[in-house]
Amino acid sequence: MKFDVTPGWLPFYPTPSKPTLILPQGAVDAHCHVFGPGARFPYAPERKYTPCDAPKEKLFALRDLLGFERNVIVQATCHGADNRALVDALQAAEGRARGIVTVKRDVTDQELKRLDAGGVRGVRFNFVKRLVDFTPKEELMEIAARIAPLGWHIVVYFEAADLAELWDFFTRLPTIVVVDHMGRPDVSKSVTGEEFNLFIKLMKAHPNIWSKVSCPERLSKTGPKALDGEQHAYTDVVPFARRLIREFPDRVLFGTDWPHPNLKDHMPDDGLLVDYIAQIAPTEQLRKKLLVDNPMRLYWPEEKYESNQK
Ligand SMILES: O=C(O)/C=C(\CC(=O)C(=O)O)C(=O)O
Repeated sequence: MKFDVTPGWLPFYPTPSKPTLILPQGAVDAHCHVFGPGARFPYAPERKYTPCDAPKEKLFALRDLLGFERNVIVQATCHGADNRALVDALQAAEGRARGIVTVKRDVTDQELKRLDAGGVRGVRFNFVKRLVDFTPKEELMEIAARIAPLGWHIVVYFEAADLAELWDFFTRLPTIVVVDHMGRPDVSKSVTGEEFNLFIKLMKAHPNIWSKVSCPERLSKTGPKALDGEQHAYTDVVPFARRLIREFPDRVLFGTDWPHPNLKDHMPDDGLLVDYIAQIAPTEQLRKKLLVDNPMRLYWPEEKYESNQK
């Protein structure tokens, strides 16, 4: 079967640059995707967009170029609850990748065990209205109760404007909860304004809630270069990520979000995205927590990773 890429979306950056920033040894890219290839792993009939094929070989080549050692591959809505492309990538990664899947309430215990054995460590609940149809919260709560005994966690994706409505649901979840892309703040608002303060309040009140400080390219209004023409990327997003890293250094993760589906205005050079990390985590110690200690604790706890910089 042949799928046409959704018109208007840009393909991923073909020739990413080698970052200037040298990542700490053992760095984890904690948010990325594999898509297809569609001929082998068809996209979901209910999808809201058709991405470019972004196969595992390309992801692993990018990992090596950028200086990461491991990946966390996150199921995106275009593959629905069919996790085959993701599981195939985990297998090929030979222990250097973990996965976050999407499951429905009718998933069997046997399937959950199989996914766990394959390297899956969590489920994703997506509340972004342009990406998914509504799933009743009771169903999601049932899934949460089923995956908690496996030691898995829950990744949530939502828009900042919806946080107040989702608050009760999030705070009742029985596992660690990892928020995608800082809860998608509107970065034209103040970093100490009402909207972002609500997200900070959520994290302060609930030590089981973590945040990815990912996706400046999605959140930025100024784009990859600062308005003053300096070579700093996504400067309008920096204060938001810095605040989270400063206030919760042990509960933050970074991911490239490769291959950046659904972007129309510009496609980031992944090398520049890695250089962006130096702006949001300006010391080696913060970068080690963000890129190594925190993801290792969450995704490879059996390695009993201990920071020697604590
Ligand atoms: O890649 C991301 O994290 C963000 C996406 C796509 C996505 O998450 C999905 O389809 O599930 C987006 O904002 O369009």
